[in-house]
Amino acid sequence: MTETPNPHIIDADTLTGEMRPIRRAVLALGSNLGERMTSLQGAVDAIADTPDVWVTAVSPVYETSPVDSPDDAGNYLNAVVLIDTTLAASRLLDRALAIEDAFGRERPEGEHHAPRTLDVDLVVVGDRRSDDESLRLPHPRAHERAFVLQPWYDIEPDAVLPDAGPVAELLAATDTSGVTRRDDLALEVQ
Ligand SMILES: Nc1ncnc2c1ncn2[C@@H]1O[C@H](COP(=O)(O)OP(=O)(O)OP(=O)(O)O)[C@@H](O)[C@H]1O
Ligand SMILES: Nc1nc2c(c(=O)[nH]1)N=C(CO)CN2
Repeated sequence: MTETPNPHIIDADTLTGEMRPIRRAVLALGSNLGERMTSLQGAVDAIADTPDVWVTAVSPVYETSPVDSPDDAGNYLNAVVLIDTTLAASRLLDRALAIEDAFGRERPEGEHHAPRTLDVDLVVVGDRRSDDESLRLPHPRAHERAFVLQPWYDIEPDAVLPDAGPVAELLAATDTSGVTRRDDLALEVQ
């Protein structure tokens, strides 16, 4: 059955300028190609430089074994960034893809989880849910990814992943053996 839009409910993504609510969002960063730390720091800087986006926390950096990747894929560096934003989720995705491109991200056709200089995934954007292939929210694989859950837990121990549960519980149920904190590395927010 198709749903009839309720004229009394405002779709926040259609609001403009100062009418838009502030949403909290969780972004997951990853790099397993090139100067990995340079790409992650560049991503944090570019996110912080984005109009209508405010970085509220940046996680420690983790060295992680590649999951569900080609055999020759190298280790990733992963981190999580928390932001407040008035951008609609679709605009935030545009920005994430543009930042990936700026750091030399290539998208080889037909290669699943190919090595990449930079990956910026939207894990959660406020209470926005989407099944659209171009923007799935919450991210459909975040609940089982130790390389997302561990850094997220570090900076928000009481976080809850919508439709999945408390991050602490998801993390406890996840294999974290390939995930090592790199205390010799740190991301900075200007
Ligand atoms: N929550 C999301 N965050 C980022 N991209 C998303 C999201 N949902 C859907 N996409 C779409 O996925 C497309 C491919 O993204 P990408 O190549 O980075 O996937 P991946 O990182 O290899 O896989 P995974 O989604 O498992 O992390 C993007 O062009 C984007 O439109
Ligand atoms: N350890 C690790 N493995 C991955 C990662 C990642 O960021 N870290 N990203 C993937 C596709 O987004 C696939 N596999």
